[in-house]
Amino acid sequence: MKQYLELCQRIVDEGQWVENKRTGTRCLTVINADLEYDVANNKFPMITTRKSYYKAAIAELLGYLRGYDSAEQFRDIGCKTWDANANDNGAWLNNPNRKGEDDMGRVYGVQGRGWQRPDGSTLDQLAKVINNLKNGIDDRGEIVTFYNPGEFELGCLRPCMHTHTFSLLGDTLYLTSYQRSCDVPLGLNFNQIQCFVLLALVAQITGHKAGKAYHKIANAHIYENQLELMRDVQLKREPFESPKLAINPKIKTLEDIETWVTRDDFEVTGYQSHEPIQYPFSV
Ligand SMILES: Nc1nc(=O)c2c([nH]1)NC[C@@H]1CN(c3ccc(C(=O)N[C@@H](CCC(=O)O)C(=O)O)cc3)CN21
Ligand SMILES: O=c1ccn([C@H]2C[C@H](O)[C@@H](COP(=O)(O)O)O2)c(=O)[nH]1
Repeated sequence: MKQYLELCQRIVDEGQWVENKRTGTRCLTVINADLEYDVANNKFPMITTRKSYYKAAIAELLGYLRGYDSAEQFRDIGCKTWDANANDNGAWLNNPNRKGEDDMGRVYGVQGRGWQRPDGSTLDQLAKVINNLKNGIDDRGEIVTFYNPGEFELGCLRPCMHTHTFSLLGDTLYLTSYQRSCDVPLGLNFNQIQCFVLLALVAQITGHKAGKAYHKIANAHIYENQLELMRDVQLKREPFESPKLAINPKIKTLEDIETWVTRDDFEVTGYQSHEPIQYPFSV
C-alpha cells in the first residue's frame, strides 16, 4: 500500500502534463515505476484508502487466462470493465474488424492462448509455460505476452499489462510483469491484484511455492479529471494493514481455471478500507 501511495504522491508532485489524443483528456504523468508484491507472505496488495472491488479484478484475470474476446463473456463472470472499450470507443466502433456488440477483437487472452502462426496454426503460450513449470523447467523464456503489434488494428485496445515472465529458482516461482501504460487511480488497483493472483495461482497449479511478483510500469498517469479526488481525498487518508487472500485449494490445473473456477474461489480476509471513491473513466 505504501508503494502505491508513494507512486500517487510522486505523480502529484513531479508529474508532467501530457496531452492524450485517444481519450482527449490530459494526464499528469511520470515515467518508470517498480512495484513488488510479497506473495510468499500473502500480503495482498488491495488498496485500503478507498474501497477496492477485488473480485472484478480477479474475474478480469480469469477472462484473460481463458482467452475471452467479448465484453459479454467478462460480464458473465462478474466483470464490467470491458463494456466501455468494446462498445463506446469511437475508433473501435468505426473499425471494420469489429464483429458487433461486445466484441473486443484479438486482445489479451486471444494472443495468450491463440497466437497466430504464419502457417495458420495457433500457439497456446500459457499452456506451454504451465507445462514446463509443472515439470520443473524454466527455459529462461517462460513468457506469456499479449503484445502483438502486427494485430493491434484487430483489437479495441492495445494491452496495457502486456507481458508476464515466470522464473523458477529452486522450488520458488517468481513473476515479472510489464505494463506500458497505467491509469493509476483505476487500472492499477486492478493490476496489482492481478499480478499477485497470477503468481499465486500459477504457483498453486504447478506445485511450487510463490515468491515475489515484480511489476514494472513505463508510463504511470492520473487523468486530469481524477486529480482532485486523488490529491485532496485519497492521498489524505491513512492506509490500513494489507489483507490476506485465500484461494480454493481444489484448483489444481489449467483446465480447472478454464472450466469451473469463478471469482468466488478467491476470498479476502482482514480487509478494512476507507469509503469508496468513484473515479471518472476515460474511454
Ligand atoms: N482509462 C482506462 N483506464 C483503465 O484502467 C482501463 C481502461 N481505460 N481500459 C481497459 C481496462 C478496463 N479497466 C478498468 C475499467 C473500469 C474500472 C472501474 O470502473 N473500476 C471501479 C469499479 C469496479 C467495479 O465496480 O467492479 C473502481 O472503483 O475500481 C477499473 C478498471 C482497466 N483498463
Ligand atoms: O489493465 C489495464 C488496462 C488499461 N489501463 C489504462 C491505461 C491507460 O489509461 C488506458 C489505455 O490507454 P492507452 O491509450 O491504450 O494507453 O487504460 C490500465 O491502467 N490497466
